[in-house]
Amino acid sequence: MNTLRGLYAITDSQLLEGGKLLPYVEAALQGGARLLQYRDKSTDAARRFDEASALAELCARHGATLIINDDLELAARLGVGLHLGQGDGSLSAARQRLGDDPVIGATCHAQLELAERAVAEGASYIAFGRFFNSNTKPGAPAATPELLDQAAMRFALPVVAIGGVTLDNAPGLIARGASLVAVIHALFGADSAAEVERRARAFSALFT
Ligand SMILES: Cc1ncc(COP(=O)(O)OP(=O)(O)O)c(N)n1
Ligand SMILES: Cc1nc(C(=O)O)sc1CCOP(=O)(O)O
Ligand SMILES: [Mg+2]
Repeated sequence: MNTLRGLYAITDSQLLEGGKLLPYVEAALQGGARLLQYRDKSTDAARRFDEASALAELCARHGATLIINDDLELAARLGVGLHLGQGDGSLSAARQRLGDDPVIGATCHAQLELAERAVAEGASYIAFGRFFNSNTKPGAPAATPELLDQAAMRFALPVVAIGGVTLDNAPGLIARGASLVAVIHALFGADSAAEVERRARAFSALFT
């Protein structure tokens, strides 16, 4: 299985509208992203299925792991991973439905107790945040980087850091034990696919 370490790219419907989804994601994968999350809050099930299927193909070609945000049924249909927040349904039910192999991630905000529960329910990684001001989700609950020291000491699972992560602040998160940095704006808020690839390479190099 793909090791859970490195750049975790997350899509954004606004940043990637106008035909950018596939070329920008391909650039991120070319630049070394190990995980890709399809995060689309729309209710257009047919378009979501088509887009997620295309992303699954791209991920397979690049040896990366696809994760679907929020939507257990879509993840089950495609046989890929899933990310669940605190209001997104039961993690243990998702694990039962998807089986042992797919990666399932859990949002834990800044609370180690939520991570404790996620581990018990079968999570593959635990995600903490937001660590910095986020363009994408400014209202997400705040976390401090010190939390990562405690999480890395207490849990054997990979720890994901999310929220306002940039090339400048990512090294501090990795030094404190983040196995993956999850990034939207600082990766995909770019003028060209070439720039996305350059940024992805720079994020990925932080883990070598
Ligand atoms: C890797 C990762 N971490 C946290 C989140 C946030 O999940 P959630 O709290 O369910 O919020 P939405 O993303 O669904 O708005 C995430 N998606 N990915
Ligand atoms: C989707 C999401 N979840 C967060 C959390 O803290 O749980 S922060 C966030 C947005 C991440 O995007 P950006 O890299 O643009 O800040
Ligand atoms: Mg969610």
